[in-house]
This record gives sequence, structure tokens and C-alpha cells, in this order.
Amino acid sequence: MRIDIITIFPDYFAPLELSLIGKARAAGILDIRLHDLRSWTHDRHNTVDDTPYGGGPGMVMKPEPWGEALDAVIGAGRATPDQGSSPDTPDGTPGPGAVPRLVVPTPSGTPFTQERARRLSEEPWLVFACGRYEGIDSRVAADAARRMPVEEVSIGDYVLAGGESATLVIVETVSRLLPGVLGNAESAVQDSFATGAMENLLEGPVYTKPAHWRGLEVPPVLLSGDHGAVDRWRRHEALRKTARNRPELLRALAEAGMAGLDRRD
Ligand SMILES: Nc1cc(-c2ccc3ccn(Cc4ccccc4)c3c2)n[nH]1
Repeated sequence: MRIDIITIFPDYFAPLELSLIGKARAAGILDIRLHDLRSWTHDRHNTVDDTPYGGGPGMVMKPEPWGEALDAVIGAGRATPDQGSSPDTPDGTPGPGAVPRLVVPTPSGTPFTQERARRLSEEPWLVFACGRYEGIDSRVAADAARRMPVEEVSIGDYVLAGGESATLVIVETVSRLLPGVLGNAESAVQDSFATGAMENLLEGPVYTKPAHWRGLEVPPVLLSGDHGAVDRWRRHEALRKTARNRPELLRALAEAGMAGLDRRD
């Protein structure tokens, strides 16, 4: 997967050099490219913002730098002499003439969920537009939508100072679903909200050695070697956790018959 990130704070993405994502980049599983939006400004002050039409507080990001940046990045997705030819698609990276999905984090976007992460993880090429100030001139997304799919995404009902943190969250959530990013031991299948053994319930408690620590014991069932009993215990704990922390989720799962509440074991 290729990921392009356009931002006025490229250094914000230093964490993408680390850990699993850093390793995946080194292994060629992820091709993450950072672009400073100010590279597409032409005035002495590299201006990217201006006052909002209609008045109101704060500033809005100007459309021109974004338009030029997206033209340059998307156009560069195709085979061009100075960029080298884009690899073909057999390994899931964009081929010549490929068109990315543009992801625009915003408080007014549609909710980002694990299911949406799974869907995005199947895309060969994502471009993230990280806004700042009070947001990006709305014509930027409208113009981009003429030539590529555009998704406005909210990672939660709270207001960040810009799109960078949201982009880090989305990139991390999507990247860990890519084959080869997580080792076998950390399979993403058992995640909360992932379909699979926990049936979209929250994760229950987890334990590791030592069995006794500061007078606190590991639940004996986990040391029993009885895998059926362990599975039953884990499902019960997942149901308890979901009922306590996300009762609305449990009701929805029960109505959808997905919480396995009707199971007899
Ligand atoms: N889920 C989520 C996303 C964001 C987000 C994303 C991009 C931007 C760009 C500027 N801001 C600040 C801001 C925007 C609109 C109104 C007031 C402030 C952003 C916030 N906050 N919360």
C-alpha cells in the first residue's frame, strides 16, 4: 500500500518511522510519503491560510496550495521519468494511471470504525489531507471528487487542532491490518470490534507471567489448560466488559444476534 500525507507539519509523522509501521516500510509493505503543503506556496511567507468568507473566528486554509499539491502528488502516482515508474499492482501498490482514495480528517466527517479501517486496508493507495486552522476551503474536496473518491472522516466527537493526529490514528489502524505488518503472534483477528472469536465484543482482561504479583493472582482457569473453559471464561469476561463499558453496543449486538448471547455454552 502507498500512503501519501500532505501536511504543514511533516515532523508530526516521525512516529511512522518506529515499531511495526517502521518495519513494514523497511520491508516494502508500506510506502509512506510525506509532503509539506508549503512546497506549493509561492509567496515570501509561504501563506496557506486566509480569513473566512462570511466572517467568523480563525482562518481557513486556502484552496490554491491544496489544489497544486494534490495535482502534483496524484499526478506523481503515475509513471513519470523523474519519479521512476510506479510498480505494477501485483503486490498491491498503485500502477501507472492509478487513482488514490483521498481521506480528509474533519470533525464533521463520517465515523471512522474498525470496519472502515478494514475497507481502507484493501485500497492500493491512500492520500491524506491534513487540515489546520478552522479547516480547508470546501472547494478542495469538491474539486478532488471530480477525479478520485474522497472520504471525510471523523475519528471521534471531539475537536482536534488539526488532521495530523487523526491521520496517525487512521494510518496505524489500517496498517496493522495489512498482511505481514503484525507478526502471527499479534493477529488482528482477535481485536475488539473485529469480526471473529470475540464477535465484536470488547476485549476482556489479559494476563502474563508471573502467576502471582503483588498479591494479585491470574484467574486459575487461565492456568488450567482446559481450552474450552478458557474460551467460555474469555467470552463471559468480554460480555461483562461490554455490558459495563459499552451497554449500547451490547444492545445493538444482541438485536443483530451477533453477541452470541443465544449460545448455550
Ligand atoms: N475527529 C476529529 C477530527 C478533527 C479535525 C480534523 C482536521 C482538522 C483541521 C482543523 N481542525 C480544527 C477545527 C476544525 C473545525 C472546527 C474547529 C476546529 C481539525 C480537526 N477533530 N476531531
